[in-house]
Amino acid sequence: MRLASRVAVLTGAGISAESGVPTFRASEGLWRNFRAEDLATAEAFHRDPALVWTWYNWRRETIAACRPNLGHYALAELEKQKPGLTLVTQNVDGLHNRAGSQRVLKIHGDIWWVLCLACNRITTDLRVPLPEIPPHCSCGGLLRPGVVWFGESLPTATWAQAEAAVSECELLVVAGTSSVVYPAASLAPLARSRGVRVIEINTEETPLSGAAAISLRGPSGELLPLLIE
Ligand SMILES: CC(C)NC(=O)[C@H](Cc1c[nH]c2ccccc12)NC(=O)[C@H](CCCC/N=C(/NCCC(=O)O)S[C@H]1O[C@H](COP(=O)(O)OP(=O)(O)OC[C@H]2O[C@@H](n3cnc4c(N)ncnc43)[C@H](O)[C@@H]2O)[C@@H](O)[C@H]1O)NC(=O)OCc1ccccc1
Ligand SMILES: [Zn+2]
Repeated sequence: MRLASRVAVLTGAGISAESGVPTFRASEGLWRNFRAEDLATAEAFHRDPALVWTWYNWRRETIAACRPNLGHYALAELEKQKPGLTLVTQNVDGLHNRAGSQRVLKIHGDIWWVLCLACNRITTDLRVPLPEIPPHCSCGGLLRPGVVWFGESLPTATWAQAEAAVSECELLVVAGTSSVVYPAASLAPLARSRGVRVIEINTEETPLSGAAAISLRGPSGELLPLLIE
């Protein structure tokens, strides 16, 4: 399928579902019956950093045992074919990078990054399992996961690049997201307001489906490879 040259892609948890990474909304997305919105907040962390870290450690162990799927690899290949392609992801699992994608805008951060609350250093920590819960920095400070929690603003520069990419492209592909978490869910409407064609790929209907030029119903691991020339 001949695609536009300036393409942007927005992904969510659904693109990693076929790799075995639990999504947020699906039933198995729950951990010990906590909703993500209950644990992925600064309040929850200050209340009980060990509980929140136990959850992130569980997710890191789960993700470490997973491999990118054909959907991730298709987007890495598309990046090679389309130098102008920008990949914006809500996922913190790092699977796009593991599939070979170079230009990934991680608007919600990365579960393999840790931030020290004392010296403010951000480092990559791939230890699975974490030897200490909660983990501490070499300066002795308490570490927090390098992700954007609910109620926190997204990284300014990364978000500005994401808004620019979806505004200036000819085609936006939105794959595996329920389009309910903001401000990420404002990207497709922004693109449409600039006359950009939006293709949605999802196994289910979402609030975006009616507004997309095409809404393809099926698993992204099967449909994204069809985008490759
Ligand atoms: C729940 C929601 C209503 N709440 C929000 O949106 C909130 C509040 C809010 C702000 N503005 C609003 C406007 C309206 C309403 C609410 C708000 N937003 C925030 O708090 C944001 C921060 C949001 C980011 C939170 N962090 C995440 N993740 C990192 C952490 C972590 O991961 O631990 S969000 C997290 O949840 C979201 C989950 O959504 P999806 O990825 O779409 O996954 P989901 O499971 O929902 O859906 C999966 C989809 O895939 C499909 N699927 C499944 N399998 C497949 C398959 N095989 N193939 C294809 N599709 C598939 C399914 O059908 C489904 O549609 C992702 O974004 C993910 O990153 N911050 C902020 O607003 O700060 C304020 C502010 C502003 C300025 C200055 C200071 C402060
Ligand atoms: Zn430190």
